[in-house]
This record gives sequence, structure tokens and C-alpha cells, in this order.
Amino acid sequence: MSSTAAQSKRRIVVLISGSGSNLQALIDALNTPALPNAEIVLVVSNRKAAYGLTRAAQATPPIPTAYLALATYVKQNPGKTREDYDAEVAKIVLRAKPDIVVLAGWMHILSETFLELLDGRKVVEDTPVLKPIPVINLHPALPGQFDGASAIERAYEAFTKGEITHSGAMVHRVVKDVDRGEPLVVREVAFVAGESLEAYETKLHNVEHEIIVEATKKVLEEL
Ligand SMILES: Nc1nc2c(c(=O)[nH]1)N[C@@H](CN(C=O)c1ccc(C(=O)N[C@@H](CCC(=O)O)C(=O)O)cc1)CN2
Ligand SMILES: NCC(=O)N[C@@H]1O[C@H](COP(=O)([O-])[O-])[C@@H](O)[C@H]1O
Repeated sequence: MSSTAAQSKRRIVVLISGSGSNLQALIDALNTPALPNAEIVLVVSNRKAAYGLTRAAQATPPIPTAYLALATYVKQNPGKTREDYDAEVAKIVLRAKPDIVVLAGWMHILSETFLELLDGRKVVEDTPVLKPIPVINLHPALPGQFDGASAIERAYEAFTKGEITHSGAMVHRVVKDVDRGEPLVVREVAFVAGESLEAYETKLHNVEHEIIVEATKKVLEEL
């Protein structure tokens, strides 16, 4: 048996909120030189209508999915907080025994509670985390530039005002402070005079689809 075949596959959990085109990039890269010896064992969405859930279900083989929305959770669990929700998401993730967690358009700011459960500082149920599980995030802007939501639109607006000539995308480690974790892969994307927001977004998404695979492979290789 080849050494690769003998190695158990690295387990990836992906968190999404929307279309899932970056999830699809990961699915398409599985077990190619771009992302060898890996499998996506769970896709979690905080939005029921996220098309990424369909992409997971239509993958070959189908990828298990889970859905949990903050609003639904707090409504169904009176008195529970956002941190309780984050702990519940962490439990769902940890049950899948991931080697890495990838935020691919996950539009929810995670509290320290989630991060403590993933890195072993806190233990939930009887699933101890023996080694910190890396959590990485795809962000459509450069380090320290346009942190937070709607980054693409804000970057484009800055370009139209002549404030910047380029933006880009990055994948970074997830820490409590949003989009302030260590950059893992950074790619600049130049604006072209007169181009529409849609044209820029298309360029940017194509770059995202590459760097999310590159960053995932990079982190898995470090384990
Ligand atoms: N602790 C961290 N959590 C998250 C990070 C991070 O770096 N640290 N990255 C984000 C992803 N993201 C930008 O890359 C981002 C996503 C969502 C938001 C945001 O304002 N979310 C609102 C809800 C918005 C909505 O539901 O449409 C919120 O959570 O209240 C900011 C940045 C993922 N999490
Ligand atoms: N701040 C986080 C953020 O804005 N993430 C962005 O959500 C989109 C998800 O697309 P997808 O659902 O098609 O993968 C991507 O453009 C990603 O950069």
C-alpha cells in the first residue's frame, strides 16, 4: 500500500453562510495535487438558504451538513446567549473531529468561546481537544484594510474615490479580533480604471478560489 494510501485523510470542516463557491473550490481540489489526502467531513451553515448546503449534498460522495442560525437558536432556547450559540456550533464542529476549520464566507463573528473550544483552552462534553485545531478565514481584502463585512464594496468605493489603486484577498488565522489574525496567503488584485464593481468582484472571487485551497493545504502541511 502506498504511503499516501496508508495515511488517513486530513479532515476539513467548512463553515459557510452563502453561495459556497469557495466551498466548491475546496471540493474540486480534494485529492488533487492542490489539496492532497484530504476530505471535507462536514459543512455548517448559519443560513438555511445557503446554496453551499446544496453544493455539499451534491458532492460525490455527499458531504454531511448542519445548519444552525443564531436567531433560531436564541428563540428556541430562551435565556441563551450568543456565546452559548457559539459553543453549540463548536460542539457540532468538534463531533466531526476536524484537523482544520475553514470559514468560507461564514458571516458570523465568533466569540472567544468558540476559539477556546477549538484550541483546547476550554473543554466541552467529553471530546477533549488534544491539539489546537486551526481555524482560518477567507477575507476579500488585504491585511488591515477593510476589516469586517462588505469589504469588497468598501474597497471598490475607495477606488472610485481615488484613495486606493488595488485591493485583494487573504486567508488568515482566526483570532478574536475580526480579520486581525496572522495572514497565511495574501494576493493583491489591481483595479482597472472604469471597471464595474461586478467586473472587479469576478476577478476577486477567482483569486479567492485559488487562495482558499492554497491556504488550507499550507496549514494542513504544518500539522
Ligand atoms: N472572531 C472572529 N470571527 C470571525 C472572523 C474573525 O476574523 N474573527 N472572520 C469573520 C468573517 N468576516 C470577515 O472576514 C466577517 C463576517 C461577518 C461580520 C459581521 O459583521 N457579522 C455580523 C452579522 C452580519 C450578517 O449576519 O449579515 C455579526 O456577526 O453580528 C464581520 C466579518 C467570521 N468570523
Ligand atoms: N468577511 C467575510 C467575507 O466577506 N467573506 C466573503 O464571502 C464570500 C463568500 O462567497 P461564497 O459563499 O461564494 O464562497 C467571499 O467573497 C468571501 O470573501
